[in-house]
Order: sequence, then C-alpha cells, then structure tokens
Amino acid sequence: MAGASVKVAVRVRPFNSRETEKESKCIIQMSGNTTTIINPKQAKDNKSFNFDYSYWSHTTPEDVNYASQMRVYQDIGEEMLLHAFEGYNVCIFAYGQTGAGKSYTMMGKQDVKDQQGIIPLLCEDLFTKISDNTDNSLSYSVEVSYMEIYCERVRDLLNPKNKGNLRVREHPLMGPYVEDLSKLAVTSYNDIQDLMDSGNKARTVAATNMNETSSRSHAVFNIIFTQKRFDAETDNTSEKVSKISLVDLAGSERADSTGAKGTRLKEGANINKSLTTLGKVISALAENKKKKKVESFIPYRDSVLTWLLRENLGGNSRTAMVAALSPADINYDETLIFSSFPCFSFGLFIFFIPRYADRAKQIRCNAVINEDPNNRLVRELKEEVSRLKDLLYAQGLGDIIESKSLWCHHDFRPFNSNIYLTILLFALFVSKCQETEKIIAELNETWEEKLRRTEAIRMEREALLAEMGVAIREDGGTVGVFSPKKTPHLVNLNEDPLMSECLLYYIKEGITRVGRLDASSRQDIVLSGHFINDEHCTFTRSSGPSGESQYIILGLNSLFLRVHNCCNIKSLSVLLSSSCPRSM
Ligand SMILES: Nc1ncnc2c1ncn2[C@@H]1O[C@H](COP(=O)(O)OP(=O)(O)OP(=O)(O)O)[C@@H](O)[C@H]1O
Repeated sequence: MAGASVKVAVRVRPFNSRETEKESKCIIQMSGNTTTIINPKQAKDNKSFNFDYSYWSHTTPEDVNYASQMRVYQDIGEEMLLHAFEGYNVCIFAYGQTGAGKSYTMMGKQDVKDQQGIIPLLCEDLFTKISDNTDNSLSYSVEVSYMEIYCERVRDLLNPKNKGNLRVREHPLMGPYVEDLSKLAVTSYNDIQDLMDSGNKARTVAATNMNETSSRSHAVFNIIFTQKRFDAETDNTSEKVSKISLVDLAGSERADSTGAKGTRLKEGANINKSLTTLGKVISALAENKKKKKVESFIPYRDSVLTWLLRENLGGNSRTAMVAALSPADINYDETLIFSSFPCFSFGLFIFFIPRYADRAKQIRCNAVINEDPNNRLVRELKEEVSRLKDLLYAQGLGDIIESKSLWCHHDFRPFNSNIYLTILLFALFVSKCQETEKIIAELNETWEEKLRRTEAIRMEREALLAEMGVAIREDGGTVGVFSPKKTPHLVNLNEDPLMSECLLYYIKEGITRVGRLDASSRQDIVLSGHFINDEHCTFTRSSGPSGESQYIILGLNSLFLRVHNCCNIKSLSVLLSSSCPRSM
C-alpha cells in the first residue's frame, strides 16, 4: 500500500431554486472521467480536468448518466471501507463553494430514501459487514467522535459537557489529537445514526444561537474501528485499529459576493486560513513528490484543520477528496477555482493552479496497517514518563516526583539560580504525566465502561436538548418542540440554513428577528403562524405543491408555521403571546 495516490472526484449538483429562477445556464460538462468547465463569456477559454471520477448529478435519476448517492458511495466509500477492514487509516473529505453539495455528498438527507450520503451509507455497510462475520476468533468494536472546527477552534458535537473549545495537542507518539474529545462506543447502525443526528443538531442549534451557519465550520466525523483476533494456539490477542475520518469542509465565498464585514469577515478569513493552508499543504506535498532530493516544509501546523488531518494528507492514510461543483454560470469563478484549487482569499486568489486535481493525485500517502498500536503506545508512553523521571532524579529532585509538588522539595529555594530550570522541568514532567495518564486510562477503559460512559453522555445530551426546547422522538422523524423559558428565540433545526429550500424553526414567545441570511437574494421569507398556547406542540415536515417547501408545525395546540422560499430570508418578526393568536 506504500505510496498509494489520493483519489480525487468531482460532482455537480442540480440547479437550486434561485439558479432556476435566474434561468442559469449549466457550465459543467462531463464525459467519462473528464470534467469541462465552460467559460460563459469566452467559449475558447473552456477548461478541462481529469479526475478519478466525474459525477454528473445535475439531472435526475432517470438520466442514464446520473450519479446517485449510492454510485458515489460504491466508488469511493466501499473502497475506503475495505481499506479500513485491512487495518489502514482512511479519510474522505468534501470541499467546494458554499451550497455546492458537500454536505449532501457526505451526509445527504438522512430520512429520505436513496438520498443518504457517504457517511450514513458507510456506517450502515460497516455494521452489515460486522454482523456478517462468522469467525468466532474475530471481534470488532466501533467508537465515534464528531467535532466541529470553527474559526480555528474545536468543539465536541457529541458531549454537551464539553462546552468550551478543546485543545489540539501533539503527542510525539500519537501525533496531533484533540484533548478530551469524547469517543463514544456504538454497537449498531442505529446507535451511530443517533450520534450523527445529535451531532448535526448540535451543529445547527449552536450555529443559530451564535448567528452563524454550519456551512462556515468544518465538520469531522471519526470512526475508530478496532478488530481483535484471538489466537487460541498462542493464547494471544492481536489488534488492528483504523481511523475513518469523514470530513465536510466549510464552504467559502468571496467577500464581494457576500458583502462580508466585521465578524463575518474575520470568520471567513479563518475558514480561508484553513482552506488556504490545506491548499498550501497539498501543493507542497505534490511538489515534494516531484523532487528527488530536498523536500520542502509542509505547513501542517498553520491551521487546526491541516494539523489534525496531517496523517490523512501526507502520511499514514488512504485518502479521497470530492469536490462539489455548482452548475450555474453565475458561480463560474468559484466553480473554476474549486475544481482547480480549493482555496482563495477574498477576491485575491492566493493560488491558482489549474491542474489542482492532477496535483492532488500526485500526493502519495504511505499507509501502513495499524497492528497492535495500543500495546505499543502504552509501552512507549510509560517509557517516556520514566525517561523524564530519570532526568528529574538526576537533578536531585526525586522527592517532587513522588509528591508531584514543587514546594516539598527540601532543597527548593525560591531564589536559587536554577529555579527557572527546575520549574520548567517539573512543569514538563507534570504535564507529560497527566497527558500520559489520561491516554493510558482511555486505552485501558473496558468496553463495558465505554458503553456506560456513552449512555451517560446520551442522557446528558437529551436533557440539554429538552432544556433548549428540542426533543427527538422515534416516531418517523417527528420532532417534539417544547417551550421552556430558557429556550433561544429561534432554533433552526435544518442543517442547511443558507441554501436549501427548507427551514425548520422553533419560535419562542416574544419578538423574534432574523437577519437576512442570504445577502445576494432580495426576497423575503413568507411566514404564517398561528399560536394558541405554549404548552406543547410537535411539527412535521411536508413538501409544498410547486416545488416550494412548506414546513408545517402542527401542535397539540396548533402552533402553525409555514415557510415559503426560505432560502431568501430577509427579515422576520414573530410576535407570540398567550392572549391572542396571530399571523405575521
Ligand atoms: N447531488 C445533489 N442532488 C440533489 N440535490 C443536491 C445535490 N447536491 C446538493 N444538493 C442540494 O443543494 C443544496 C445545497 O447542498 P449542500 O447543503 O450539500 O451544500 P454545501 O456545499 O454543503 O453547502 P455549505 O457549504 O453551505 O454547507 C441542498 O439543498 C442539497 O440538498
């Protein structure tokens, strides 16, 4: 597997309602694996690129050329899952302009038949394969983590207790990792689906509260897949561990197309920092591949995203990238950039490398089967702590090791000339001990303990969602909405507030205002609501007659909300009070 190249695919989506309204022309043509981007102004300026896969999803499934979700999964997901079973780390990431179809490709529409994306299809396949196993000496375990990187900060999407931003650390043996990110044990596809749902909701609920949208953050869904084989002859158990990283990158727009200012501008700069660094990393890796002698420096550490994806980009991983493309001529500039290079910075293209796909394909990842990594890791961690201990003993500081307190050292004098060295060495020792103890405790946790911890976190998550006014029920995707006092005014429960034709809102009593989310659009959202009392209501989703979406909240007490044309929110104010039902 040494030196396997990164797989690169592109996919073009159908027109959205805005593009259809503006009578957009399709600027993408595909033939075999070649994608051509038509320059709407200058026909001879058309650009063609070769990819491992070119997916035509612009039309409908009736079209013989149409690439369905299943086809994308079968080409990319199945191969990567196979490598995970072989014991390799794998990574699939989607990049592209905001609204180009990244989340659709990665996550898709979970509750709609045939529209699930790579992540749910891969998870389902993983558990099917596990349950097909008839070999008694072989056992499997699956753990999941789900995090969001927003403005260079990392947030745990599965554990509500992990409220703040998590630290990204680098361990000499484990490489970059997110400290305290919860890894939850799952035993079935349903478990994993629940976590996906909760994580996606945590993403959107937080995004709405903070007046941001989830499309501005990178989402990283990790599956840690362990295969244990018991050898009866030697009474030995060997282990293969692979990490499956499924990444939905943030979309990006140019400042002049969105009118971004202030926080948005800073936020965009941070997203672009990650995407720019990703571009630089890919470029440097491709350059290194060409060079025989001196390798250039790879700036992984310039952004959290590339630091965390280090192994997936140029190290121990089998990796695939899917570029989502918008078909519309109005997005020509961005489409060309994203098909050619995934980064640009507010109108100033930092890089423009038309052969980006070829470059990415030049990258070779030296994937190795991760056999018995945990035993080796524990052994090496213990050795590392013991080396530090020896160093402290050699300095005559043995007693502070035992007590883990600097002040008990009998020779400790605050104005001793070695004070800084002593403090530094001691601080390093304590921090290494803590880090190592944490990692060892995590590795030594039994499966039953992991399951108990997962269940405790699930209960906390549900309690928090209930407190926020959102509760999930099992009956066919119905979501119950309650209205406790602490609820934010407006909770958007849909994962794609900016571009999709649908929004789900929970509206709290009082006046609720929503800023215009889509600066380029001029239309107002049309809302009608009816409210009788705030005891309890549920809402269900239904599609409107002429392709327009309608979201109807049908409550026990008839809170009724219908949303038309909701990709075009301009402003909305809702006044609900217990005395009189009203409409807006
Ligand atoms: N291949 C496709 N077939 C049908 N609909 C699609 C396809 N790709 C995307 N869409 C639809 O286009 C809209 C935008 O897609 P999506 O949310 O995946 O974009 P995105 O690139 O993830 O955007 P963002 O960067 O804002 O998160 C969604 O309504 C989605 O359902």
